[in-house]
Amino acid sequence: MTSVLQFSFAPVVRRRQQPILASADRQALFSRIAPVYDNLNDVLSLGQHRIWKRMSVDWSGAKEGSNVLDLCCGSGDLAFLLSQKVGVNGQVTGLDFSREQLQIASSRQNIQSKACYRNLKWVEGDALDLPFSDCYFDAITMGYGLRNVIDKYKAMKEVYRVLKPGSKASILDFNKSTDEFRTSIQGWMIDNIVVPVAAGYGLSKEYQYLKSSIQEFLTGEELEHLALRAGFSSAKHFEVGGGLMGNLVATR
Ligand SMILES: C/C(=C\Cc1cc(O)c2ccccc2c1O)CCC[C@H](C)CCC[C@H](C)CCCC(C)C
Ligand SMILES: C[S@@+](CC[C@H](N)C(=O)[O-])C[C@H]1O[C@@H](n2cnc3c(N)ncnc32)[C@H](O)[C@@H]1O
Repeated sequence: MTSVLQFSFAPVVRRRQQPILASADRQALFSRIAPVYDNLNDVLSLGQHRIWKRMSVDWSGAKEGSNVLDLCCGSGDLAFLLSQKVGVNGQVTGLDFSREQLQIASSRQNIQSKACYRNLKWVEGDALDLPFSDCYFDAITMGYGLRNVIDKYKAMKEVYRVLKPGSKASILDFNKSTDEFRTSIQGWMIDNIVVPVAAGYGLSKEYQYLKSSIQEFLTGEELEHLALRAGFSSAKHFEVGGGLMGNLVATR
């Protein structure tokens, strides 16, 4: 008698992890911290973040005359670096969904009278639904943005879509280290320096989010896989700042 083996493959239901903070709450958070964001970055990183941002812009491959995007531009740090890199014949678009952050960026543009800054424009929009055509940009930077969007794959797909073939995306963020010692150092600094200093501005909860957002983030290797899954032909994650930060360079 033949026995018929019956298999029923119950669908593997992956419980989607709920983001630690809804998108609207992240938008509100960055709007609240906008007035002190730049100063706290300088104080809390002892100015080092400017070195990491300069490296990220260099890794983007942006050059004289390029048409480039600074995604999740905030107060515009990377956009201003890109503006100097691409010059008066280039074009820099800074996109963010926080109007308050963009207002800071725009006021900084008006205060600093660099000729190249005429190549800058600011767009209020969502990184998960970019208002640009396919294959539009020669380079894209995303400084401390990917960790803050609620759908990292969707963001990477959008970056891929609007990037020209052969061009690069350079994505700077905190490094979610696999090294327990580094993770503990990073966490200790946030708990014992960053949050207490931010508490002085009534922003302790906003900067506590920093730690949980890093815990929710992806490791360097996972970021490389995410980029390849989104369609990029190559992706490499470089640790900077003693492993506290990391920069993903993905080529379309
Ligand atoms: C520019 C930096 C962080 C930007 C940033 C990103 C976020 O996702 C936030 C979320 C909520 C609030 C604020 C931010 C935010 O500012 C990196 C430097 C600034 C950091 C706030 C300081 C981090 C300190 C490091 C753990 C250790 C720095 C070591 C340095 C060599 C002294
Ligand atoms: C930590 S700030 C980074 C700002 C700037 N790139 C820098 O390096 O200082 C993160 C920025 O991402 C923006 N952001 C987060 N999610 C976004 C989304 N879905 N669309 C557009 N901007 C977003 C926030 O408003 C905030 O200005």
